[in-house]
Amino acid sequence: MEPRRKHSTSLHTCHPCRRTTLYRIYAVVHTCGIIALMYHHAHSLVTRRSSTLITSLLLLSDIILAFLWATTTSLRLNPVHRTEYPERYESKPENFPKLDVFICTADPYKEPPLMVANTALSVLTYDYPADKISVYVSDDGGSSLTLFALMEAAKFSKHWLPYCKKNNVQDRSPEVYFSSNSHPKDEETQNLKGMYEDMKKRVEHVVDCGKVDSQSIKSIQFPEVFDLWDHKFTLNDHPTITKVLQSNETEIMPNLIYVSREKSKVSSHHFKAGALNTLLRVSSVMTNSPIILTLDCDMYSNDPTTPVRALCYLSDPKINSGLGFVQFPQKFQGINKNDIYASELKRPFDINTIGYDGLMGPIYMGTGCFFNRRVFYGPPSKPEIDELGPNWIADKSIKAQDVLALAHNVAGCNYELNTNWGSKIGFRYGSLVEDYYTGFMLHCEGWRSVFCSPKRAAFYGISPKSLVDVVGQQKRWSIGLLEVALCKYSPISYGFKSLGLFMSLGYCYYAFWPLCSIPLTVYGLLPQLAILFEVSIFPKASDPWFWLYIFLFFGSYTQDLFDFSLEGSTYRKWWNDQRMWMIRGLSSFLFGLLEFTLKTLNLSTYGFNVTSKANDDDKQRKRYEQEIFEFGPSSSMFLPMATVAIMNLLAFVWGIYGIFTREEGPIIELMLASFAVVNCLPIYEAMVLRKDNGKLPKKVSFLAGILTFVLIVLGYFLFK
Ligand SMILES: O=c1ccn([C@@H]2O[C@H](COP(=O)(O)OP(=O)(O)O[C@H]3O[C@H](CO)[C@@H](O)[C@H](O)[C@H]3O)[C@@H](O)[C@H]2O)c(=O)[nH]1
Ligand SMILES: [Mn+2]
Repeated sequence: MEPRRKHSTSLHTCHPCRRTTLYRIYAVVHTCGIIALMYHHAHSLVTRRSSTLITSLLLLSDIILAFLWATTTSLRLNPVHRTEYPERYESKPENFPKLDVFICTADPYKEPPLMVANTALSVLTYDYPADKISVYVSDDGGSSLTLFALMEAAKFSKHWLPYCKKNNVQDRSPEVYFSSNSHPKDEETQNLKGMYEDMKKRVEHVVDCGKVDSQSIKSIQFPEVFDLWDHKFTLNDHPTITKVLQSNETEIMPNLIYVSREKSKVSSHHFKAGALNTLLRVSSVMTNSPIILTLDCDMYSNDPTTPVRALCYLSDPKINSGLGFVQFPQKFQGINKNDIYASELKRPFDINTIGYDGLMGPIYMGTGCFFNRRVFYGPPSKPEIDELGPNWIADKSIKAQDVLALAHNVAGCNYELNTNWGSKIGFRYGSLVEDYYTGFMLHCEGWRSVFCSPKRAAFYGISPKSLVDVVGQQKRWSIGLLEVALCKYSPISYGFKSLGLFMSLGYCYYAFWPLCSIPLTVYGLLPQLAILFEVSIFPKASDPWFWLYIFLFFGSYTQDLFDFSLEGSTYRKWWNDQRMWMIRGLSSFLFGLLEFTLKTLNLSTYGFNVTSKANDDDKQRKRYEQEIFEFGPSSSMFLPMATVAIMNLLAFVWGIYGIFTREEGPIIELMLASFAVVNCLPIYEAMVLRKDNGKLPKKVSFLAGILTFVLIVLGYFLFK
C-alpha cells in the first residue's frame, strides 16, 4: 500500500526510455567500427596507398565525424521522459509564488507589435493568481509602436482576462482564439471580438503610419510618454524608458511594465543577454519574484496551466534545492506537412533534450524556460549580494517614486561597468547564443534542470519560412556556438572538469556542430572528383574494408531514423531533416566558420541579426505550403551547395557510364554521389525547371558552374 500512496501524491514522475539497453550495446559495436576505421586510415597513411593529401583529408573528416558521433551518443545513453501532474498541485492562491515574465522584442518591423501584444496577453491571462504575475517587456527596438500596442493590450486585458477565466478558454492569445472557428457565437463573445478587431485596427494603423499620430494618442491613458520620442531619439542612442502600464495595486490584474533600456553608441549592449539582464535588475527592484519565465516575443502561451506544471518541479522539496530551470520545448506554428526546412528542430529540441534530461538536465533554449531567480546570483552555496539580490523583499508600490527612480537607474547603459553582470551574475555575455552559453555556465556551477514537455504544447513560436532566413538564423547560431567552443570556458576543457564526460560531450554536440561542414565538404567533392578521374579512394567491393564503410554509414543513418520515429516523427520528416543537415553544413555552418575566423583575425565584425517574423508575400507563403524550396533572394550562402549539386550530378552520370565500361567500379564513391543527387533533386529543379521568384537565382547557378570547373581543374592536379 505504502509505495502506491506515495506515488499518487507525487507531482511528477520520470521514466527511462525502453531503447536504452539496445542503444548502449550498439554504441559499443559502433565504437569498435570507428576504431577499425582509424586503424585503416593510419595504415593507408603509412603504406601510402593513395596520395597523402587525400588520405589526410579523409582522416580529418572521419575524426570530426567520429567526434560528433561520440557527442550524439552520449545523449543516447540515458534518455528519460517525464510526466507532471498539475492537478495534484494544491496551494491556496495566496501561497502561490510570485512570477515575473520577461518578453524580449527588438524590431517593430520584423516583430510586429500586434504579435508582441498577443504574446503578452497570452501570459497575462495565465491560470494563476492574477496579482502574482508581472509581465516585463524589453523593447530593444525602442519603438513607440510597440509601446502603443502594449498600452492597447493592457486595456484589452481587462475584458479578456475575466472572459477567459469565466469560459475556461484554452487559446489565450486573442488572435488565435478569434481566428479559429471554434469559439462560441454568443453576444458576449461577439462584443469582445469586435473590441479586439478595433484594437487590431488601431495598432496596425500606427504601424502603417510609422508613428503614434495625434489621432491614436487620444485613445490611450498615458499620452505624455510619447513625447520622449523627440528628434534626438534614435535606435542606438536614447534614454531609458520604463512605464508601468498596468498594476495590481489598483485592480486585481497582473502588472505590465514596458522597459526600453538606455542605449548609447559608445557602450556595448550585448544584444538579448543585455536586455534580459536589464529586466533582471528592473524586476528585482519592482517585484523580485522567485520564479522567472523568459519568452521571445513570438512565443505565445498555448496552455494556461503551464506555470503550475513548472511549479510541479520547482516547488518539489525533493529536487528544488539544486534545480535551476525548467525548460519547455520550442514548438512552432504553421510548419508545412513534411517540414521541408527541418524547422521543427526535432533533434535539438526533442531527441537530444530527453538525452540531456537523463544526465544533468536540458540546455537552456532561450525561450519557454522557468528559472529559479536564485541561479543568476552565483553557485548554490555562495553568499549573495543584497541590494539587487534574490532575497530582497520588494514590498513597496511599483509606482513609488524611489522604486521607479532606481528601476530607471539600473536600466542605464553604464550601470554594468565594473560589475559582475554578464560574467558571474545574470545572463552571460560573449556569445551570440546567450541561451546555450548561460545554461552551460549554470550547469557548470552545479545547477540542474528539467525538461517539461506536456502533450498540449505549452508555447508556440514562429519559425523562418524561407531558406535564406533559415540558413541565416543558423549561421548566427554557428558563430555563437564557436564563440563558446573556443573561449576559456569551452565545454571540452572547462566543461569536462565541471560536468564530467557525458554531459560535457553533450554540450560539445552543439559547440562543435559547425565543424560538420568540413567532412560534408570533403565527402561532397572528393569522391566525386575521384569518379571523374577514374581513381578510387575507398576500398573496392572485393576488399573486406568495404563492409566497414557500409556498416558505419547504414548504422548511423538507421539509428538517426530510429531516434526520429521513436520520438513520434515520420519517415518523410526524417528524410527532410537529414537533407537539411547537408544544406546547413554547406551554408550556415560553413559561412559561420568563415565569419568566425575572420572575426577572430579582426578582419570583420558581426551582430545579432533578428529573424523576421512578418511575412506578407502571399506567393511565397503558398510555395511554402506546397513544400517548394525557396531560394530567392540571391545569396552567396547558396553557392557551395549549388556547386556540390552540380559536381555530384556530373560524377553520378560519369560513374553510371563507367559501370558498363570498366571492370570494378568505385562502388562507395558512386553510392555517395547517388545519395547526394537524390538529396539535391529540389536544387536541380530550382536551377533549370522553375520560373517563379523562389527559383535559384541565375547568378548563383552560373557562379556554381564556374566554381565546379575550377575544382575539376584542381582535381586534375590532385589525381593525375
Ligand atoms: O539585440 C537583441 C536581439 C534580439 N533580441 C530578442 O531575442 C529574441 C530571439 O531573436 P530571434 O531573431 O527570434 O532569434 P532566433 O534564432 O529565432 O532565437 C533563438 O536563438 C536565440 C539565440 O541566438 C535565442 O535567444 C532565442 O531564444 C532562440 O529562440 C527575440 O525575441 C528578439 O526580440 C533582443 O531582445 N535584443
Ligand atoms: Mn525566434
